[in-house]
Amino acid sequence: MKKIITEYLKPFYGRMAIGVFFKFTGSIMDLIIPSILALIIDQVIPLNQKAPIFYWGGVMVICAIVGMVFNIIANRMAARVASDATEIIRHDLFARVIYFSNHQMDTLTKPSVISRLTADTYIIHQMIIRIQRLGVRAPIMLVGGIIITMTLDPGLAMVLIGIMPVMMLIIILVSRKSMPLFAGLQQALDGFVRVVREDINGIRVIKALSKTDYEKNRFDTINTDVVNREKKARMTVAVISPAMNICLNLGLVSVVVVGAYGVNNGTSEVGIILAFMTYFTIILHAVLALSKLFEMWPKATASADRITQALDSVDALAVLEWPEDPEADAANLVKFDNVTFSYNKEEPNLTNISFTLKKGETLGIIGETGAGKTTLLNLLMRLYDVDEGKISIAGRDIRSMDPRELHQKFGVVFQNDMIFEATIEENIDLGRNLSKEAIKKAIVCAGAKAFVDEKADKSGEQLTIKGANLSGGQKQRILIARALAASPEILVLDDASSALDYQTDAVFRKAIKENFGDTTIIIVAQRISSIRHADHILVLEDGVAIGYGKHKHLMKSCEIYREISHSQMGVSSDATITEI
Ligand SMILES: Nc1ncnc2c1ncn2[C@@H]1O[C@H](COP(=O)(O)OP(=O)(O)OP(=O)(O)O)[C@@H](O)[C@H]1O
Repeated sequence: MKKIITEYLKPFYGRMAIGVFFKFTGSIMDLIIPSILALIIDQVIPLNQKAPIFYWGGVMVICAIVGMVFNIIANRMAARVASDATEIIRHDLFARVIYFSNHQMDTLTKPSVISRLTADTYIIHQMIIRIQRLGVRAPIMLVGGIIITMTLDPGLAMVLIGIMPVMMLIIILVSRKSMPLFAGLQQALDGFVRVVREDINGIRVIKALSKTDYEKNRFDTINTDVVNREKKARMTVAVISPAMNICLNLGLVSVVVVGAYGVNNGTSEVGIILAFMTYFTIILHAVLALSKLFEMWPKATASADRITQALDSVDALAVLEWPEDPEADAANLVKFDNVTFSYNKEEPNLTNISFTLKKGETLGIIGETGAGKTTLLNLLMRLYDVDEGKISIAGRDIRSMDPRELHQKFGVVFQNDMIFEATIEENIDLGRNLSKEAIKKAIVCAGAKAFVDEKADKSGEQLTIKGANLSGGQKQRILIARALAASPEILVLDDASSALDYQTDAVFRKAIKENFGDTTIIIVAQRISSIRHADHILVLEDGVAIGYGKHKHLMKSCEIYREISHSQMGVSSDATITEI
């Protein structure tokens, strides 16, 4: 919470101070009205003169109007400050999250990041409003009320003072108990978001595999957990309100009894008792309001901590100093030098991988599922750091490059990449302000022109979220066009052609060779036909390179490669095979 208050609210301290002034003045007005009423009853009415009654009545009305206007102004200012501050928090959080390394995202998890950006920032927004409204008004009404009641009738004020510690104790005990309950609830909500996200994303496969009942049970379990935690937390804080009401009513009864004795003995007056009862209600409402703040505080603290944790999350992938190396191997655009990597730092997922690619060359990577193909690409784009060895681009260790500079070199199509709810053109451009010509060229090379031209608005056609109004192959072509559009130095295609038929795949590769001759290409493919003409082919098995070379060489030297080739293209598959 400290960061939110000292960093994010700091620019609003001035506006908040003005708001506090209005709230303070408005509250003081509300506070003096019962005293004026007591004065009118006990001292003005007995005079039997109209003028003083109208005078003091007028003062009461003015106080009420000023109080109302000032409170409205203060509330509106509080709402604006809360919205503006939350906007900045959300902006900073999103700006941080969008540059998270994969390691950071793995640590915080995606559902948790989503709820930090949505639910947690909303809770902070509510808290900022309440602090400025109740947080100012309640203490003024409480302290001001106590002072006035002490001056009105010190004896009666003792009733009030006797009840206060009981109320404070209730609030402290309940808050202590509820704080960890709300933190646990927030965590359960993260799990809930994860399950909902998985179910909605995977709704097709869930139906296809008749897993609906299983998923329903899984959802019910997490839903019940959230409900139970919510119930427990709410039941705990639910004690506060009725307990406060009991205190209020017992206090009022005591005031009436003690006050009645006072009036009978002539030590007190009816107007004072009336005013006292109003102050009593005001004070106890102030305590109730403060208790609501205390009730919200643990939730807001938990949310603020979660937001701060994401904001302060350190990127383990620091940019290293780059000592200029005159012997740097600039001729080799991409170089893997004995690279070893493990996600869990126990079992290696890639072991001693080495290869070099010159500008314009193509590398094909093939291997069974889980062999480490995507991992190799993740390392190349420094989504994770190597454990041993080095990856360099144009002779420079990628760990010494600014992440933006590094990523600008790439055009990438990953498996299941995202299509956004935007036009085809915007999906390809992706905010990079590319020229219309570059986008058109990319559409043609990706083999997307025919279906884009069929759309009513051509490349201005609006796509639905995740490209739901496109076929699998059409989506793939849009993603390929996106990767090509900025004419990248290195084009990475992770199983990008799997949704294309053989013929389109071949046409696509030919178009890339013709139009992006200088681009170095890395293709991860399941199909031999997609990579057999590559300058180099890397065969991976369990993270180890079991074959490296051209198609012809591998057909002779690598048994696994030969087997894959035969299983896909028949035993006659060799260097002379006619391309499909
Ligand atoms: N974020 C991750 N955390 C932990 N382990 C991971 C992570 N990503 C991948 N792995 C593991 O690393 C290994 C290699 O995965 P990778 O995705 O590189 O395989 P792949 O060859 O691309 O497979 P596929 O062809 O199925 O996409 C697998 O055993 C996988 O379980």
